[in-house]
Amino acid sequence: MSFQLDGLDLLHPGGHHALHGITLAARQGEAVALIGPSGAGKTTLLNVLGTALPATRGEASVLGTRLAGTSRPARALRARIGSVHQAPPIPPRQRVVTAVLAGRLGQWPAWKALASLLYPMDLDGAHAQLARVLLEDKLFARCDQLSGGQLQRVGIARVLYQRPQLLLADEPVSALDPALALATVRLLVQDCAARGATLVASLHAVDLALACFPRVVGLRGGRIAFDLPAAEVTEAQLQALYAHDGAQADGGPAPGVHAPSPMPAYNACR
Ligand SMILES: Nc1ncnc2c1ncn2[C@@H]1O[C@H](COP(=O)(O)OP(=O)(O)OP(=O)(O)O)[C@@H](O)[C@H]1O
Repeated sequence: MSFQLDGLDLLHPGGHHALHGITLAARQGEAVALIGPSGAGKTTLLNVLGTALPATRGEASVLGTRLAGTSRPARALRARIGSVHQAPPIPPRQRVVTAVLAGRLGQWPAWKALASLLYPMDLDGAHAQLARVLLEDKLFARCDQLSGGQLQRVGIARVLYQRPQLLLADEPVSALDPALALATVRLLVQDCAARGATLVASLHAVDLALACFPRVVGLRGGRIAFDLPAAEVTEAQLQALYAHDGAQADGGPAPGVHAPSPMPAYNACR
């Protein structure tokens, strides 16, 4: 198993109960899309898997290591997990090349990590990953001179350079245009498949989730609403997943609230 969560609850420090009894597992090499309305708990779940948030109750095991309470997991485990954030936590004045090479800081000995921050150690490696997200011309650009979508792709180049065994992507293409979003999700899925890595990605673009991922988990109110092969997710399930307060119980969305269409806009993902 790549990860296994059993009866997991999570209360945020302010007391918000964000996850309720989550039981979820994935085999090594699986690709799973997480979908659900805003506030459903997708980021929180990804943060638990990424060892950034300790569960309040329940059992969690990631890449063969049982996560124990609040004790910080070993650096070696964290180096095997890669994260893509909606807004990558990259120092604004950092050069793109340095930001990409930072993907392997956790795997390198301290002297090499430090040296790479001062002088990039692997220009070819950074260039190769930037080329995969069509940013090879930005190798020496400063991160604060990039657009939001370019910065998001730098974060993706960084995790591709890291080559983690478990890749957790939180809305990885939220700032990209539809064509780039499709190409980038496909890149993540194919890269993980080629390396036998597990991919869990939260997506608001339901069509991308259904078209590009074999397995789709719907999260609502911190609970798993469904966990199905993409081909088995129905329109009624999506309507119920995204129904807002005031939506009719029998499926129809409230006036002005539109659940996304389940029909994949893209059919060429795989
Ligand atoms: N640090 C925090 N402290 C307190 N409550 C939090 C914190 N982070 C998230 N929450 C709450 O937990 C719930 C789940 O948030 P989360 O960010 O996991 O949802 P999400 O599904 O990723 O939403 P979105 O699609 O809008 O990014 C929300 O109600 C949110 O307000």
